[in-house]
Amino acid sequence: MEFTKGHGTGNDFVILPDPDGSLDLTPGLVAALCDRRRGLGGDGVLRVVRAAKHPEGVALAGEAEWFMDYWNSDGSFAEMCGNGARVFVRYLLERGLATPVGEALPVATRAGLVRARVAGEDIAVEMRRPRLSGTATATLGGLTLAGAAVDVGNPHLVCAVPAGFELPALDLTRAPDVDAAVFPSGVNVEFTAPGEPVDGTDGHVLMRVYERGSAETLSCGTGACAVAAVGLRDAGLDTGTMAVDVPGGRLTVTVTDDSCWLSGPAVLVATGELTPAALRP
Ligand SMILES: N[C@@H](CCC[C@H](N)C(=O)O)C(=O)O
Repeated sequence: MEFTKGHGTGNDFVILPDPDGSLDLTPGLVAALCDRRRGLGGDGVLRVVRAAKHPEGVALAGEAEWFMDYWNSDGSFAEMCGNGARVFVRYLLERGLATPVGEALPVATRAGLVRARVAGEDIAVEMRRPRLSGTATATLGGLTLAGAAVDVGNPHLVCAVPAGFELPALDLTRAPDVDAAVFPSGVNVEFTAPGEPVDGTDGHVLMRVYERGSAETLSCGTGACAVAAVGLRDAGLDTGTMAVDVPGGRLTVTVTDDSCWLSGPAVLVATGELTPAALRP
């Protein structure tokens, strides 16, 4: 079985080509692949399958040739992965599996169709406009923070740390406690602090994230979109561009009237052959 390893701002993925959807991908196999000691290591798996060959992609097969079958490292599914979509598109382009129609390349996902563009060295994907849907709290090491619940296709809770609190001081080796009644399917929790002004943007935010199904990661694209939407709201803006710095680098998010563009580097680092029998779920 062939694999490719790639990442977007340090959010890393095992990419499995499976055009006909014939691979028996199970939660156990995904977790074994993502194991950083016994497997390849990754925050998640991206299975590259033709939309027409995947039950959750077939409805979009008329609009997109490929379906991004995204799995978290614990073997759970997620509706959307922003960095994953950018790395997925890099893979399609580098393997010659797709060429942009006009300038945009459509990809089917569980959260619907996303469109991608090559933006210089970067890949940008257009997703739904984040929806702010109320408030909730996250508790971490005795610190309880109020935050904004945001739907980016997948669920997020964006919590600003108190002024003077250093983001690196947060202990994200454990999942923050959240109200399960508010987030019955779990939630990705972003912690934010203000950054210095960045030219050409409406704001700059520093972020760390504890991802549902993957623990702390170096970056989360949909999380950056959620953070940008909250930052724009706090600045009294409905649309605009925010720089979001994550431990793995910088993402740029532009929220428009009806969508959200996520832009940043997307890199393929290796391709090889798996030994499936040695991967013990
Ligand atoms: N890292 C991703 C988000 C992956 C899914 C998330 N863990 C969830 O369960 O919703 C991104 O770049 O958006």
